[in-house]
Amino acid sequence: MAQYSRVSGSVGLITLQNPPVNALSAAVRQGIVDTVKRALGDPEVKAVVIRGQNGVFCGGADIKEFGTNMSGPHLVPMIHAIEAANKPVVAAIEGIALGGGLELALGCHYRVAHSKARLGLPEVTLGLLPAAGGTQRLPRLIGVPAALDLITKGRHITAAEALQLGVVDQVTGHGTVDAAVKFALSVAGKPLDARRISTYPCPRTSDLDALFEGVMQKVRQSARGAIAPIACVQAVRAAATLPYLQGMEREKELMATLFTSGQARALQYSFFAQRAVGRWSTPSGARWDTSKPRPVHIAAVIGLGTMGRGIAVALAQAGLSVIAVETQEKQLMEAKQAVSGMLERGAKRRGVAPALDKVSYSHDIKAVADADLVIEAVFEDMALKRTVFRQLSAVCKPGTVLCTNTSGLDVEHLASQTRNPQLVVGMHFFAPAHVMKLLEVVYGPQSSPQAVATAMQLGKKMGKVSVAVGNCRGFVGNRMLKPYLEQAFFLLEEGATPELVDRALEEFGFPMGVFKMSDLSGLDVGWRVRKADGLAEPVGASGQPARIRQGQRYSPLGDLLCEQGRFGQKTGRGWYQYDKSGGQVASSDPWLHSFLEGYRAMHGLVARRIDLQEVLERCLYALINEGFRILEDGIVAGPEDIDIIYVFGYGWPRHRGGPMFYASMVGLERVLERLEHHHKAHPDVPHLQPCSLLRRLVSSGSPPVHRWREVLKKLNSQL
Ligand SMILES: CC(C)(COP(=O)(O)OP(=O)(O)OC[C@H]1O[C@@H](n2cnc3c(N)ncnc32)[C@H](O)[C@@H]1OP(=O)(O)O)[C@@H](O)C(=O)NCCC(=O)NCCSC(=O)/C=C/CCCCCCCCCCCCC(=O)O
Repeated sequence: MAQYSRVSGSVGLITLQNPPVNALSAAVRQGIVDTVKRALGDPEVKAVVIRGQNGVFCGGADIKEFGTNMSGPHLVPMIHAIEAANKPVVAAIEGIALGGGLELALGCHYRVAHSKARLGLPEVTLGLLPAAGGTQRLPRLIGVPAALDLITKGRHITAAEALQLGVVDQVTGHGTVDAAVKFALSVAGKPLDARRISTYPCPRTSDLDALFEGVMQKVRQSARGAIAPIACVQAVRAAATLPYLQGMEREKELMATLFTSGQARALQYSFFAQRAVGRWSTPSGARWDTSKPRPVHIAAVIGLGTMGRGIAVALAQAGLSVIAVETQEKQLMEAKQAVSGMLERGAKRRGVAPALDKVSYSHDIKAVADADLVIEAVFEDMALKRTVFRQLSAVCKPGTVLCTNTSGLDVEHLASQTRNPQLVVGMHFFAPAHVMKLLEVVYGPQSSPQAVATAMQLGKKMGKVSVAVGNCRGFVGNRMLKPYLEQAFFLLEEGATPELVDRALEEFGFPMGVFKMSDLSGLDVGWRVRKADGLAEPVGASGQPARIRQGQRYSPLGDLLCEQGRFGQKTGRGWYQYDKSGGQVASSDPWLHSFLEGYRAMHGLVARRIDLQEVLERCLYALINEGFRILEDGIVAGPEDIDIIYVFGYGWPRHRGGPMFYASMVGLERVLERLEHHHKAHPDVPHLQPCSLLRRLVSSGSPPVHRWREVLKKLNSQL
C-alpha cells in the first residue's frame, strides 16, 4: 500500500507501507500509481516526496512474489510515469534503497538521503539484474565503470559514497523527510528536463570495447558459472551503446532469461534459507522465539593457535571484552602479536579504531573466572579437551556457558566432564575464524535452550551465519564431507587423476576441487583423524587387506602420501606440486601420476575411463545422500540448514542453492536412480546406498525442497 497526504501546504507526501522493508508488492505498486496520479492531478500540489514508513525507504521488488503469478502494475511504466511527471518528485531515502527501491528513486527527479542510509542494486545476488531501468539509468547518471562495479557486485554503498558518486543530491544527518520536503519546495516550478536520467547520454568512456572486455573477463572468472553477473555486464553495455529505449528492450530481454532460470531460483531460495536458519529449533522443543539468551559481555578463548586467534579477533571486533588464554608463554607472546596485527589490519580496512584494548592475555586458565562465556579452542584431541573442560568447570563462575570449538568431536562427552552439562554447546568455527561467515552451533541432548540461544546470538553479533545442529560425528559439514572425499579417493583408484576430479568440481562451481582443497588445508589433518579412528594403519598391519578397513572398502591413498611427508601446500607436495613449501599455485605432479599407476598395479586395479559426469555423481550424490541421513536422524531441522552450511562454509556454489536444493532441482528420482546405479557397481561402499528418507521422499512424489520439513514431519509421525 501507499498512503497519501499533503504537507507544508503544497507538497504531496507518498508513504510506502509494507513492513518490514516496504518491498514493492503488487499492492504497493498500485498504491504508488494511484497516489502519484492523485498528487499530479491536485492543482495545490507543487512537488511530491516519496518515502517509506518506519524509516525504511524500500527494499526493492517483493522477492516472495517472484515465484508466483505476478499481478498489479509493472515497475517499469510506473517508474517511467514518475520520471515523466511535470512536478518535481523527490525520494526521501532513509534506511535502505535497494534494488527496485533504488530504481524507483532513480526515476525521481531528486534524491535526498539520510547519512546512515545504504543504497545498492543487489539483484545480481538473487540471480537477476536491475530490470526496472537500473541498468540503463545508473550508468547514465554515474558513468559506466562505477555502474558496472555496483551492478555486477550487488554492493551496498553508504550515503556518503552515493553522494560522491552522484547517486544522491543531498545527504542529511537529521529528519530526511523534512529535508526532502524543504528540498522539494525549493525546486518546485523549476524546469525538469535536465533531471530525467533516461534522457542523459551515457558519459563517454575511452576505449569502451577494452573496458567491457576486461570487465567481462574478470566477471566470468569470479562468477564461477553464475549467469546473472554476465547478463548485468551485457545490460550495462547496452546502456553505453544504445539509445535508452533500445537499452530498456535489451534489459528486459536479458531479465527474461534470468527470471525463470534455475540459478535465480537457487539464489532466492538461499536468501530465504539464510533467514530461515535464524529461526532455529531443536528436537527437544527449544526454539529461537522462546529461548532467552544469557547476556555475554566478557568472553574467553582457551588456546591461541590459528583458530583461537581468529575467534578472539572476531569476538573483539564484535565489541566484547576478551580474555585470551594460552598456557605456553612463548606461544602467548606470539599470539598477542598476531591478534594485535589482525585487529589493526581489520580496523584499517573498516576505517575504525582497532579494538586492541578489548583483549587481555593470560597464561593462567583461572583468568577466565569472570567470563560469561568461554570458547575452548585447543588442539583437536579429546583427552586434552576433556582436561580443559574439567578445569573450566572448576574455575568459571556459575552460569558461564562453556563452548568447544571442535570440528567433530563429541560435545556431549565434553559436557559430561562438567558440573553443568546443560551449559555446554559446540561452536564450530571455520578457518580463518574472523573471516569465514559460517558457525555451526552444536547442541547435545543436555544443552539447555538458553545455552543454544546464547551461542546463536553471539554468532549473530560476530556477523556469522549461525546454524543450530545436533551432536554427531563431524556434525553436518564434516560428516557430509567424509563420503565426498571417500569417493574422490576411490575415483583415483579406478583411473581418475586429481586434475580430472578437481576440474569436474570446479566446473560445477566450487572455488577449488577436493584435492586442491585438501592440499590447502593439509593432508595431515585427515590423516591424524583416520589414525585416531584406527583406520590409517600401515598397509598389511593387523593382517587386513590394504583396501578394506573395518569391513568396508577403504582407500589408503591419502595415508600413503602422508607417509611420504606429502602434507600439501605446507610441504610443497601433496596431490599436486608447488614451487616451494607454502606455495599456493598447484601444478600437476608426474611423481603422483606414476605413484597412482604403481598403486593400481600393486592392487591389481585396471584404470578405466572416467568422465566428468561420473565424478560429479559419485562425489556429490554421496554427499547429498549423507545429507538425507542427517535429516532422517533429526540432526538439523530442515534442508535449509544443510544448504546454508555448505554455501557459507564449504564453497558450494551459491547459484546452485546448496546440496539439498540441488538434489531437488536434479530431481529426487534421478538422484535415487544414480545412487542405486553406483551402489550396484560398488556394493562395498555403504555411502552409495540410497538413504531410506530419499526413497520415502520419492515415494511421496518428490516434493520440492521447501515442502520437505512438512513431509518429514508427516513421514515421522507415520513411523
Ligand atoms: C537489507 C535488508 C533489506 C534488511 O536486512 P535485515 O534488517 O537484516 O532484515 P532481514 O531479516 O534480512 O529481512 C527482514 C524480513 O524482510 C524480508 N525481506 C527483505 N527484503 C525483501 C524483499 N525485497 N522482498 C520480500 N521480502 C523481503 C526478509 O525475508 C525477512 O523476512 P523473513 O524473516 O524471511 O520472514 C535485507 O533483507 C535484504 O538485503 N533484502 C533484499 C534486498 C534486495 O535484494 N532487493 C532487491 C530485490 S529484487 C528487485 O528489486 C528487482 C527489481 C527489478 C524489477 C523486477 C521486475 C520483476 C518482473 C520482471 C519479469 C520479467 C521476466 C518475464 C519473464 C517472461 O516473459 O515470462
